[in-house]
Amino acid sequence: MPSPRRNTEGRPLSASASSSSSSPGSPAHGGGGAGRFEFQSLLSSRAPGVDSTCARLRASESPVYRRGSFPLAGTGPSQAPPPALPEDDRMDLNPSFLGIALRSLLAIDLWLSKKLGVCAGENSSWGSMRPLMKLLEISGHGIPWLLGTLYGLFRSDSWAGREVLMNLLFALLLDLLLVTVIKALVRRRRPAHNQMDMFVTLSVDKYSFPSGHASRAALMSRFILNHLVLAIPLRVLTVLWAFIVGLSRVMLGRHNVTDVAFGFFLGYMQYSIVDYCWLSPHNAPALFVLWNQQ
Ligand SMILES: CC(C)=CCC/C(C)=C/CC/C(C)=C/CC/C(C)=C/COP(=O)(O)O
Repeated sequence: MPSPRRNTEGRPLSASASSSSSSPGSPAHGGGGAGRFEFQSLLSSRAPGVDSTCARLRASESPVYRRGSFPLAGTGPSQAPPPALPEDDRMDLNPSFLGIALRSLLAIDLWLSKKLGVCAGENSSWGSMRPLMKLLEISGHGIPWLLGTLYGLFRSDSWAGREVLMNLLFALLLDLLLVTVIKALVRRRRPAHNQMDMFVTLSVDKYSFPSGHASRAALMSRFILNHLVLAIPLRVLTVLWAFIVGLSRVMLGRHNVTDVAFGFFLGYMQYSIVDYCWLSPHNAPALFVLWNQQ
């Protein structure tokens, strides 16, 4: 028996809500027309006499409202309006300059991300590039980087090498921690056109802000540029790799553009933290004790 359609909170939708929410561009769909509705919500929340239910429903597209508890069922014209929102929630729809700017940015973000998600499925316009994008996904995944660093650390026979690799491990763990905490706090859903077929994920990876791959790529490339003496072409390749990993996240439909942009910013800043707290046998001898005993 087919399971009933559900709203964003996982509650079953009524027949009317179900049919209206499944069309692309509808508020509950979160797909093609999501950006359009973000703009409409501005207009509808301004116009006198406009049904406030619509404004609230459209606001549910925002990452914050998706977490909210109001149901999408019962929003059809023939049904009773949902209970009024608390004062705080209604204030969010006030057309302040900042509110309009943020909503417009969000709308552009959703629209652009949908446009760029050309490898989101096998049938997408660039669907044949999907295997290449997935290869890039693995190249920026946490597991290969962590395992490679641990392997290097235990095989390294120089103090300088161990020090760099110990800090690389610290950088990777710091990145995992910060991305996990931010994802859990922000809880922005991945784009509706994403297929959740990612290689090994944590539970917070159902959320998209910020992109863990983008932050790791920015962090790793800054780390490599600062600690590995590379020829110019390899340095250019390193930066290019980070950029392409970020772009591939949007092309695969895993992320919106702002998730990746913030991920890059976060990774860049994380390197500054790692550099500031640089671990060495002098300031963190306990971490190097394993090799001291050999
Ligand atoms: C090996 C050591 C020292 C610790 C292991 C720590 C640990 C819990 C590693 C998990 C690695 C892992 C599964 C990372 C997830 C990477 C991922 C899928 C991120 C999502 O990226 P995004 O770009 O889609 O946000």
